[in-house]
Amino acid sequence: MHLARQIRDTLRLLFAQPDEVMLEVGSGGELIVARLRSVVALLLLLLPLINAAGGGSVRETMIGLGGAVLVNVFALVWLALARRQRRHRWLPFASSAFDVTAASAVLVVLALNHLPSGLNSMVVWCGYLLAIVLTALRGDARVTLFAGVLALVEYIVLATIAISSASSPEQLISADYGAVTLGTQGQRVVLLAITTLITVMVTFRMQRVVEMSGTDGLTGLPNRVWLLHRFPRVIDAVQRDGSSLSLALIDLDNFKRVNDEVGHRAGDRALKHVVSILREAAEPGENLVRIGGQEFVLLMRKPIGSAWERVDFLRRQLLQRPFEPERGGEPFRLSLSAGLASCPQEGTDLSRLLRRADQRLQEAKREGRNRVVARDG
Ligand SMILES: Nc1nc2c(ncn2[C@@H]2O[C@H](COP(=O)(O)OP(=O)(O)OP(=O)(O)O)[C@@H](O)[C@H]2O)c(=O)[nH]1
Repeated sequence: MHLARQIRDTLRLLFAQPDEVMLEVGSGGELIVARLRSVVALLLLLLPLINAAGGGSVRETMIGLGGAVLVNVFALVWLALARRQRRHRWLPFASSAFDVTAASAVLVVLALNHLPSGLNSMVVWCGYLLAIVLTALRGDARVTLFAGVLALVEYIVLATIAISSASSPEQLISADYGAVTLGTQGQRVVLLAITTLITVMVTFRMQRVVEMSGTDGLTGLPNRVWLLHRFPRVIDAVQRDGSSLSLALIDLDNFKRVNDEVGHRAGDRALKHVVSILREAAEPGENLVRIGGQEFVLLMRKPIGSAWERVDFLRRQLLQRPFEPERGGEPFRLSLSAGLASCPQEGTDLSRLLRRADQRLQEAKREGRNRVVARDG
């Protein structure tokens, strides 16, 4: 039962979309892969020319040149897509499928010419391994799994068709490439599976580490790093659909008093208590972030008037549920002050909005705390 649950949880995590910070790192990785692919594609153009210079047939040179030009065109398309600001969720899947299928296509061409060269060529076959390993740069274990399974399926189909199409055993033996046997083909399949498994594990670990860097250890809320990566996407969405976004900078009032009176550990519990209240009251589409000690940011996809009502509601909720430091101890009535800023009216970049919200937060503090300010006084 325990093992089954562990397997289920691991699979759920594996198939979950990576968090925002990882997706951002991954789209940078997609660009690196796209650049590498373009360089390799350019080098591929040299091969048919070298073949021609070495006395190869015109037909072979033309086929090689045609293939290399096609690969270059695709490489440029992937590069243009990876350079675009907008993140396409399907891009890493499509581009890694292209890499795997390009290796298969070259093996098919080789096999059509000479069966053993298609099945025993080590250099081209390593293209599969490269395609699988490079998916780690996309930072999404689902992409790695997809590329690995695709490589396995394509290679098994290719090897099965090639071996069964040989009219005599001699056709599977070559002086340059050796003999094609079920054993060596089986070893290749196992190697592909092992490479996929190891790359999935590396990518998965990377995802967890990056996820931790975007999560606050005490409360489990997203942190400042997460906000910095997430914010440009939120702004994109707001500008695309012409909606409004309000940012609230929330600060707990006189929090030092909690630490001074009941100690730092109780202070930590008080912070968790506040976060659980804010979380319970959160509405779909809102993002609560802990950006500092007792400072939080709340992103709301609504105009500033309704955002003020939301934050004021949270303020009242907090007042109604005092923090009890220990069983029987004197409860602390905690309160919050907040400053709001609206996007796009008051800016579209995070630092500008935070500055605006902070000015209003300071005003709320000056006016006696326990209040929410949405406009300049
Ligand atoms: N226990 C605990 N305390 C924290 C944490 N982060 C920040 N603090 C405390 O929060 C307090 C913040 O104090 P101040 O910046 O003076 O502000 P304040 O007492 O909340 O007063 P105002 O903001 O002016 O209302 C300090 O005592 C910090 O030690 C934390 O993670 N745990």
